[in-house]
Amino acid sequence: MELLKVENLDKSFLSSKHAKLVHAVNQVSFTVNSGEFVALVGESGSGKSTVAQIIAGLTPADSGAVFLRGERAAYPYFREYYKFLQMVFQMPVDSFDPRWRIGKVLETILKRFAYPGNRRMRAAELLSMVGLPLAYLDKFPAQMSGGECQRAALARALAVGPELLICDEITSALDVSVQAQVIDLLLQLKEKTKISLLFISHDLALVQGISDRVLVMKDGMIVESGSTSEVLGAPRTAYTRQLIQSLITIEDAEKESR
Ligand SMILES: Nc1ncnc2c1ncn2[C@@H]1O[C@H](COP(=O)(O)OP(=O)(O)OP(=O)(O)O)[C@@H](O)[C@H]1O
Repeated sequence: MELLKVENLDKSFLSSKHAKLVHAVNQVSFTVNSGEFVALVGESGSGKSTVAQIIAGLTPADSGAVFLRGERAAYPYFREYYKFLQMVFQMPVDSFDPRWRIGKVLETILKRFAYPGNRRMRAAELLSMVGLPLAYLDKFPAQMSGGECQRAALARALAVGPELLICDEITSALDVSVQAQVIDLLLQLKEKTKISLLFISHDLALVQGISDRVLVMKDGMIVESGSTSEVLGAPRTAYTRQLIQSLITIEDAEKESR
């Protein structure tokens, strides 16, 4: 089933630095099916985050359309849409109010979205789903590591019971070993739930391990798409080959430094 469809999205910004119009998103169209993990990759500035923000209803497109479960979602979004989709961002600590304990954050979301059961118990279950001990209900964001905060951010997103999760560079602020743990967690979610994922990253190594399908973005456009093995195994464009090559170069450098 088609959970998300975006059609001919366009978005430009007036760049104050260069006093010119930047065409950040240019005729972007794609779909995400139920249970599918789709990666959106591309170098910095290629337009990935802008696409994510449009889909999440955080910014309007200049033109084009977003369909959630077949229904056209107009900006600004109704709260109902956030029952369907949730987004997790790059900087985990910044996404929390520093004055709120994690338990309060989770219970407040559960209340806002009318969770019918015991909210404290559900908050504890959510922490366990993301591999955090119960005691973290009483922690403030500043008392947690970046990786723990990102797990808590995932718990907060999952509290709503979304069908689609959009993760925008959620591992790029984390150490490599912690990155692997977060990816593992997403893979466990894939196994245990029917959640769909739009995973935005510039890191092809991570994408390789997690996604069913890859969309490659360059200068605001999707220049290549296909199954992960097709796109990464037999890239059709020079740009994708270049992204893969830079990954291989980084891996080689890491091997040498070990
Ligand atoms: N609010 C804004 N005002 C002006 N220009 C913007 C704005 N947001 C994005 N841009 C520009 O739009 C283009 C696409 O940016 P975007 O953040 O979507 O790319 P990205 O692929 O997500 O890059 P990164 O991985 O570095 O976040 C860039 O040229 C960026 O400078």
